[in-house]
Amino acid sequence: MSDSILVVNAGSSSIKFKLFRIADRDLTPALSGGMSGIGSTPALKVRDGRGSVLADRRFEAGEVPDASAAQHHLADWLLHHLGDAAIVAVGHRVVHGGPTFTEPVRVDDAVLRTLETFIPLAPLHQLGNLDPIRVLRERRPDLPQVACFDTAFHRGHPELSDRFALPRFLYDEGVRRYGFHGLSYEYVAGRLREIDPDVANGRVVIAHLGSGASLCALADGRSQDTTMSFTALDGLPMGTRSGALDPGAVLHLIEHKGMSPAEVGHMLYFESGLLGLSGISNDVRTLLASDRPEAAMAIDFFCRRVAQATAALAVTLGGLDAFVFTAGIGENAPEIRRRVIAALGLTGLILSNDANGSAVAPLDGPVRIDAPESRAPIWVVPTDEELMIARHTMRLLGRSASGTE
Ligand SMILES: Nc1ncnc2c1ncn2[C@@H]1O[C@H](COP(=O)(O)OP(=O)(O)O)[C@@H](O)[C@H]1O
Ligand SMILES: CC(=O)OP(=O)(O)O
Ligand SMILES: [Mg+2]
Repeated sequence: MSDSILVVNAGSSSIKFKLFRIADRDLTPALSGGMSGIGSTPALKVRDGRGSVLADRRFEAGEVPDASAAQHHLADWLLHHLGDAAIVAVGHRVVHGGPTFTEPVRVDDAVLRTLETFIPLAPLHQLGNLDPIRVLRERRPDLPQVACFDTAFHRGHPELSDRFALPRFLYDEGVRRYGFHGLSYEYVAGRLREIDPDVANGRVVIAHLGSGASLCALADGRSQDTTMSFTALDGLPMGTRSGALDPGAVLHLIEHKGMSPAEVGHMLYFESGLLGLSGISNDVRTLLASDRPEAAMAIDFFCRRVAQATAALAVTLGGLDAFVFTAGIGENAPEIRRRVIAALGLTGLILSNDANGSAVAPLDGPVRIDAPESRAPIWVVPTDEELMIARHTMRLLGRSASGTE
């Protein structure tokens, strides 16, 4: 087997991986898969580069009780099926790079220690991201590992987008609007440059709508502002996260309802958002299929917030030359796209109902979904955080890559 790069995207309830074969200067996906439902309904799924299923195995909750058990199952599967000789480097998605890391970095002990100090800034993600790096360093200290950050793409923000209206010393201590989903935005911005260079030079809002959701305002392909900020809680309502909230409500829960900070944190990260609003589900598919009024209200709330935040970002940019949907909801839910664009009437964006209705996964590539009379293009661009990570990893290894889709 030729040289390969393994990409790991480890979260709290799932670990995803993708293996890219390096051929000349190209990165070709050879395997992808992961373990989902850790601790509840664990399932290991692996597909080859053409999408054929190589593994589809369910486990009892007790067999894969936590992320570390999931890592061992995955490592066993990988070692058994390919041997580790061909893997020349591992690239990891690490959600928080703090104020220090403005680009991907090769991990050594000092880097790992610094990244551990950011765990409190991203409690839902960072620990799970760092665990596999630590385990691999113990097993294979010689194997190059690269950390690629969700925050790095936003580090060139103008100061105005980077601050809260809080006392100045807090900014110096790192209380800043970092922003997340940067690997996804970087990938989508690069794709946009290939498919619509004029638009990519202009003022674009990208909506990354997945289980975590945020928007990014770009000018000439660079992030100018984004809805997530200090943590991945800010901005849009998400599957189970609240999004932006009056800080007075948080104080109220602590001071007058006697909740501990940990209880409030759990509520804001795991019991709020679409799940909290509907009382039914965090999954947009379930809510769209439900005829209960609470489900409809949660969807209305989500779409209105996406539209409102888009208008705010258009103010940052001084106009809007294109709008782009991506990630699980953005790539798969025509009904959500329809409602978001309908709520953005003041921008003059108009959907083509046919193009919108037929743009559902698996998409071969970007699809343009605006009507001829729309004032600006609307695109659906499937994201690929893993390919972005593989490219960064190649670059840090001193090889250059183009990458096939
Ligand atoms: N066909 C679909 N219709 C509506 N929503 C969908 C569909 N498929 C996936 N989703 C939504 O996408 C979300 C997951 O998005 P994804 O980008 O894969 O998230 P993550 O990588 O953060 O887990 C799910 O929570 C679900 O609500
Ligand atoms: C940063 C973040 O929210 O990531 P995800 O959408 O993968 O949860
Ligand atoms: Mg995601």
